[in-house]
Amino acid sequence: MLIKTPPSTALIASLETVEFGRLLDRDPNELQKLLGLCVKDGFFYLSLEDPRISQLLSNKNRVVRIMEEFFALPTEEKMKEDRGSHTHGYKPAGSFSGFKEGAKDGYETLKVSYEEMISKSPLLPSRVKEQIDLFDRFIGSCHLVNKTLLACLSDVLGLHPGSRFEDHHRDDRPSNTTLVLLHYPKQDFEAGMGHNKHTDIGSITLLFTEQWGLQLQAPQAGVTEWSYVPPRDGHAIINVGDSLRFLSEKKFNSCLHRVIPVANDEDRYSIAYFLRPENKVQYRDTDGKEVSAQKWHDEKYVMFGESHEKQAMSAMLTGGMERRTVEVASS
Ligand SMILES: O=C(O)CCC(=O)C(=O)O
Ligand SMILES: [Fe+2]
Repeated sequence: MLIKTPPSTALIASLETVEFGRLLDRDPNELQKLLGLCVKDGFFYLSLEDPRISQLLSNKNRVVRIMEEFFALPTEEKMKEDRGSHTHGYKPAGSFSGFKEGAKDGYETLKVSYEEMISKSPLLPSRVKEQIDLFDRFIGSCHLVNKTLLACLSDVLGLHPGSRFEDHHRDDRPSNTTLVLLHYPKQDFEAGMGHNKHTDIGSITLLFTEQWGLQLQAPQAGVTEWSYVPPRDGHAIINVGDSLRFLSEKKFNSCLHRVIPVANDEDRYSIAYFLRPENKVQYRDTDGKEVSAQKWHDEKYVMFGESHEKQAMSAMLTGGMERRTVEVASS
């Protein structure tokens, strides 16, 4: 596939890289680097070239082929998988606000939750059931990567049992952890579609994308310009979400990000694995209010659907990071 690039005048983000293999070995320098990047911007590349995890990338390529087939189905077929849920099944394009004032979003998704995969639920999307071993292995590896990152962060911070990050993400407790397959059909982005600016709801997002379009604002740069994140073979993009930021008592940062596909004659595909805390976990949100992970998740999804005007009145969509950019810029 010919990968379209942004215009030569566009800003390009230069993100650092953490090597997953070194984290598995608990290399002290790599652990410090991981911590530093979570504290700084909470957005970086993760190299997955270690043989112990190489299966993840080959399975990812197989999942991309399946999602291309799924999203090419007629709308009525896809709507059979719509469960009116933000954690399970299909979401058509246009249900949220897009990146441009007054316009809707331009992406559809298929979601496969960790819980339903583990229990091999009959409610799983039929395409997933047809390839259950592949999805089981793929979700298992994504889960392992994100849990490893959590364990490394707990180690390097010297957190004690009971208050380690993994203690808020036990595998046998209900959570909104889910795999999301995203498709941005060819769109006239001048009309404003894409994916509106936000920080992620959960703890750690593992993102795979072979195409340009993802943009971010680095929180400490004191600027509000958007820069494109280059896709990089053999790597995933990691981003710290609101929940881990709150659980770290805001020691960690998140980056505000959005998606504007760069070519209006090309479909864009991406895959995100959202590790989220147990639903009952409590933390203090952007405004210092005590809230459960479940409530933060549900309310933030409601906010994704609100008008831009309403979104601008709250720090929820931006996880407080936009406000922070303004503070830094004016201090
Ligand atoms: O499609 C992408 O590259 C990113 C999607 C994203 O930011 C999200 O779903 O939270
Ligand atoms: Fe996101």
